[in-house]
Amino acid sequence: MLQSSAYLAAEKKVAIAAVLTASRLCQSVFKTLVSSETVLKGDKSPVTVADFAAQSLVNRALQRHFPNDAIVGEEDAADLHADPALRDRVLALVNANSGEAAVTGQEMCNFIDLGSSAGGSVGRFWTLDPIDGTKGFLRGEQYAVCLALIVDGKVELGVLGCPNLPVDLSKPDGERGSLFVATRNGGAYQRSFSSEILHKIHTTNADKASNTKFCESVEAGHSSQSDAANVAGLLGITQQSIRMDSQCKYGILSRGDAGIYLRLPVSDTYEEKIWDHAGGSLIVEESGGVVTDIEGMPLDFGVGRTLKNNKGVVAAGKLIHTEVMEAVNYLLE
Ligand SMILES: Nc1ncnc2c1ncn2[C@@H]1O[C@H](COP(=O)(O)O)[C@@H](O)[C@H]1OP(=O)(O)O
Ligand SMILES: [Mg+2]
Ligand SMILES: [Mg+2]
Ligand SMILES: [Mg+2]
Repeated sequence: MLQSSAYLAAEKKVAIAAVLTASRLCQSVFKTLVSSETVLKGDKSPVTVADFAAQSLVNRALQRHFPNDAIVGEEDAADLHADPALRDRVLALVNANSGEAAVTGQEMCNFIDLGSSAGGSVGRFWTLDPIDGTKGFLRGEQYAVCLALIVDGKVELGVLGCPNLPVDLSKPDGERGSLFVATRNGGAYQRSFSSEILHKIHTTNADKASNTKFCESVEAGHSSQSDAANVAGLLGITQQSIRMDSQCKYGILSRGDAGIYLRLPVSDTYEEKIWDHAGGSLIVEESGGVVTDIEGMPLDFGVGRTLKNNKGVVAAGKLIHTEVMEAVNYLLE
C-alpha cells in the first residue's frame, strides 16, 4: 500500500533541513581542517571537530521540533570535556553554522549527549551518524550525514546527505552534493544540495547479477574484499567493484549506479551499528531493492544501538538478491 505524502511530512522536512545544515558545515570544515582537530576514539577510529559539531546541530533541531523523541547518536561529548581547546573549536563551528542563537560550550555538549539513548523495540527514536565514513571525509572522498527515524523497531524515515557524491556518477566533474530520502511505503527520492526538486529513484532492474557492478567499503577492515571478490567471481561479475566509504553506497545502489552492496564480515565479534545502516537500508528498500544480512535475515533495528542479531549486509536489486544470496551462502558457509 502506498503511503500518503503527508506521512511523517513534518519529520521529513526537519530531517532534511538538519542534514543539509550539518552537511554544509562538514564541507566548510574540510577546507580548514588541521590534524589537531581529529582525535582517535577508544576503538582507534577517528572523530573530528566536524563530527561533534554536526551531531550538536542535528540533535538541537530534533529536540526543538520533537522534544519527546529519544536519539541514538554515534558521538558523545566526553572527549570535549577532556580537552577544552577542542571543545572551543567545535563551539565556534556550531555557533558559526547553526544560523541560530549562540549556545555555550556546556549547552553544546548537552545537545551532543542527547544522543545517548539505548534504542530498542518500543516507541519512537532517531538515529544519527553525524559523519559516516570519517576516514573518507579525511581523505576528501565520500562520507555521509545519516539520520533516520525508527518506530517500534522499524525504520520509517531515512535521510542521507552525501556532500561529495556527484549528483550523476557518470559525470564525476559535475555537481556534487546528493541527498537521498525515503519514508516507508512512500518511495525513495534524490535531490541535489542546490535544488529542492525531488527525483524518484530506482534500484537496478537487471535480472542477472553478472550484468551489474557491486560496491563495497574502501576499508578492508570493515568488509572482506577477498570474500566479495570470490562472490563476484562466482556470480560471473566482470566489472570492477566500486569502493566507496559510508552509506553513500546505499545511495548509489538506490539510484542504480551499482546493483549490489556487499558488506561481508571480517571479524566474528564486530556488531554493526544501527546508525550505519538505518537510513540507507530504507532508501534501498523504497527504491525497489532488498536488504538482508549474510544469512538472508532482515536487519533488526529494535535490539539496541547495534544490529546484534545480524551479521554483515547483502543489499541488491529485487531480481538479483536471491542469486547473490546463493553465492554468499555457498562461499561463506
Ligand atoms: N570492523 C568493522 N566492521 C565493519 N564496520 C566497521 C568496523 N569498524 C568500524 N566500522 C564502521 O564502518 C563504518 C564505515 O563503513 P564503510 O567502511 O562502509 O565506509 C563506520 O561507521 C565505522 O565505524 P566508526 O564510525 O566507528 O569508524
Ligand atoms: Mg565513527
Ligand atoms: Mg558510521
Ligand atoms: Mg560517524
